[in-house]
Amino acid sequence: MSGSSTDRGAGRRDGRGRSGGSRPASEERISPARLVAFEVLEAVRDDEAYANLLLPSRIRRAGLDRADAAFATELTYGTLRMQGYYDEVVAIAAGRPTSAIDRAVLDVLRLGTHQLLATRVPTHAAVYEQVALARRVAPKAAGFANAVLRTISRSSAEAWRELVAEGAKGEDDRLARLESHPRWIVRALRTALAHEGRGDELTRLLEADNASPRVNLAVLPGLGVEVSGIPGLESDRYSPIGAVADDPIGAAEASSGRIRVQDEGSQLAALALTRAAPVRAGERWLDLCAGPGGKTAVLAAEARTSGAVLTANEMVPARAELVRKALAGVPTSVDVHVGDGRELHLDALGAPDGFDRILLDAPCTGLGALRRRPEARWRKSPSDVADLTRLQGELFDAAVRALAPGGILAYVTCSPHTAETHGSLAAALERWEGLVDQLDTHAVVQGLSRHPLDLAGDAETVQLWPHRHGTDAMFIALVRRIEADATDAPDAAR
Ligand SMILES: C[S@@+](CC[C@H](N)C(=O)[O-])C[C@H]1O[C@@H](n2cnc3c(N)ncnc32)[C@H](O)[C@@H]1O
Repeated sequence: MSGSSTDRGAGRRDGRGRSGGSRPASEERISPARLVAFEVLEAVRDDEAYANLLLPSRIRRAGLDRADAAFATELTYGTLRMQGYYDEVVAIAAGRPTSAIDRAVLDVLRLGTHQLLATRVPTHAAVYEQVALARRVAPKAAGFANAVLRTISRSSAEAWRELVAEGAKGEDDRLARLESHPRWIVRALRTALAHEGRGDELTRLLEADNASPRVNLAVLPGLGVEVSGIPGLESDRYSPIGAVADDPIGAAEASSGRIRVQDEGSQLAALALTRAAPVRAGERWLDLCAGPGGKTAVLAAEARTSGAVLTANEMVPARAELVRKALAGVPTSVDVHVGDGRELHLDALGAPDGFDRILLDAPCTGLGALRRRPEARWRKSPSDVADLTRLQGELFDAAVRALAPGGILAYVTCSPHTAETHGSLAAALERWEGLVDQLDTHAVVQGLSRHPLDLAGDAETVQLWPHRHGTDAMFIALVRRIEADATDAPDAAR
């Protein structure tokens, strides 16, 4: 086996290395799409890069045409999502654990396995090109890569699934292997579905996490753009401001910021707050954790049409800058503050009497958006959950303190993990007992949805799901501050 990624020198990357009398690696043609996919996997592995952010720039830099860009995207996303499953396949075919395989070579094998088992790429092309890539990144490993990929190519995708399932220890382990999720995430998703009596949907959810989401658009309301007025745009299923298009990116780019790419669940979460009750002119609204500003843009458009005044807050300066950019298409003034949402100064925010509506789109594990961030599932760990639930509780308390009497808080996560959803909420409600009550969030969200949503669980909270609604797994809970003095709150809440 070749050395680690650090001892793969530039010379060998440049193709000066040779393998057993073959042509110099630099002369072997590797398709640019495969090279782009490999480079992104490498950056994800070594530099903690985010594939969804890096891939577009690498595609541009390589000058890929539309078809090659689509192929590079499929290779990158498919390989990262199914990495856990492909590692099981590679380990069986190689007769050794993947921890014993050079990491660059392992990425080459994962890419090859994806082509062999999940695409229509001809076997000879997949093996030939991945072996050429192996020769380029780790010349001594070319023979090994060839042997492993040929072994994989000799059995069908179905036969490999049976082989991988054979080694499973129990049902969660079987699903984790076959559906390529860490076991702790399988358990967390099982618990979340069981909480609403839908445990039997687990396999469908895991499969949905492995599928490419379609691109949804939000047509910001009140800005003179109507779905019906734009050729190629059609209304989405649930969100009253949602649309789908043949060329969604083109539609968004041509709209001067008035049409934005946004998951339908995120649209529903923002609208749940703005439409939970009639708006009185002059209401003060706060988006407490606003970056990068997708929901802020919806809130701003809604505030503009209803006469409310929106303030946004974000702790990370670079993300606050993204919020300002997200607001470019909405001709209204929104103050974007940079600060810790746990330490709000109402006077400085221009709302000494508190806010009438607050969106707390809380920092969370993001387990509800695994389809969009293909590497995310491999980066999270159960220990993240404890830190995040503490932060969620502190932000929740700050938000309630900042609410005017009768004001409404939307507590939102893009995670269905019950510790971050029902757990954080229940703990906060206990701290604020007698000072806040819950609204019928089902009724609010059903009331604004274009078509009835199949919602389960208690009426006070809404949990959306990729497999059931085609949205990210957004959790939404609407809470109202009772018209009483918050200084009555217990110490923990103040
Ligand atoms: C889930 S994201 C919000 C997404 C946003 N609402 C949107 O739709 O684009 C959570 C945000 O909270 C920010 N954040 C984390 N801790 C914070 C804190 N203590 N105070 C304010 N913002 C915080 C993060 O930087 C991140 O941008």
